[in-house]
Amino acid sequence: MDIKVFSNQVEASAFLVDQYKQLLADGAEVFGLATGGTPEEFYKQLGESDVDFSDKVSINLDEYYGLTPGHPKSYHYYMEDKLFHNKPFAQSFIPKGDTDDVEAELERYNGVLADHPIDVQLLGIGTNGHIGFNEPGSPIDGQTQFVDLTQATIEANTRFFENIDDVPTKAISMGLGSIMAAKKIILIAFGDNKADAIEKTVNGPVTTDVPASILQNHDDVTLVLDEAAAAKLK
Ligand SMILES: O=P(O)(O)OC[C@H]1O[C@](O)(CO)[C@@H](O)[C@@H]1O
Repeated sequence: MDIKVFSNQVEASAFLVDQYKQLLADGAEVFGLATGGTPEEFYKQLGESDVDFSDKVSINLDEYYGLTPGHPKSYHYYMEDKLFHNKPFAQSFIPKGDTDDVEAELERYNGVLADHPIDVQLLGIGTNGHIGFNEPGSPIDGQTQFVDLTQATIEANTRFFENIDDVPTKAISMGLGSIMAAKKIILIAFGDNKADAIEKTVNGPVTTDVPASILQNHDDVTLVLDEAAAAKLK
């Protein structure tokens, strides 16, 4: 793994903008995108930059089950609000959280991934090491999944909702196998609450108990960290 450590997320995000400019110059067409608090500064800086995704494809990792695309806490809404409104893609795919046929939606999303192999997948990481919404114990070769969120994830994401009872308990997420199929993976982590997960991701055994540790088996992974998230790395 290539590990880049920056003093803060503003500098880390500026580095990411440069990386994405280079990826575009190198011909990347399909961009796997993430949500959550971590990429917000990066999306803000992308929005202020001159990058142009208007003939590219984006594919998001996951969506809460039960939320409509217009729900202000849905990841559809997040992407529109944080990035797409000023950096549109030619086509953008996000799982449909309000589907009434989950099996058909999983199949549809696997079809999207088969039709558009991801050139670069952006990831955040949960405090428990989850990537996408692949919680500990997720199948290592999994494709798009209907998942139960762990209590740790529900609690971590309560900050985005009015109260814990409003946090969805299920989600539709690309699987670990789908993520590992990306040609290149960039994982970002900021803050001391991510330091344990990052240490286990880099130095721990490859185990589905820490889903991000599977990235050790991918040959093109860059971790973009602030000093707090990198604090437990030796
Ligand atoms: O960036 P945050 O809000 O700490 O969340 C960590 C990860 O967990 C998720 O909320 C679940 O996929 C992601 O959106 C994010 O990458």
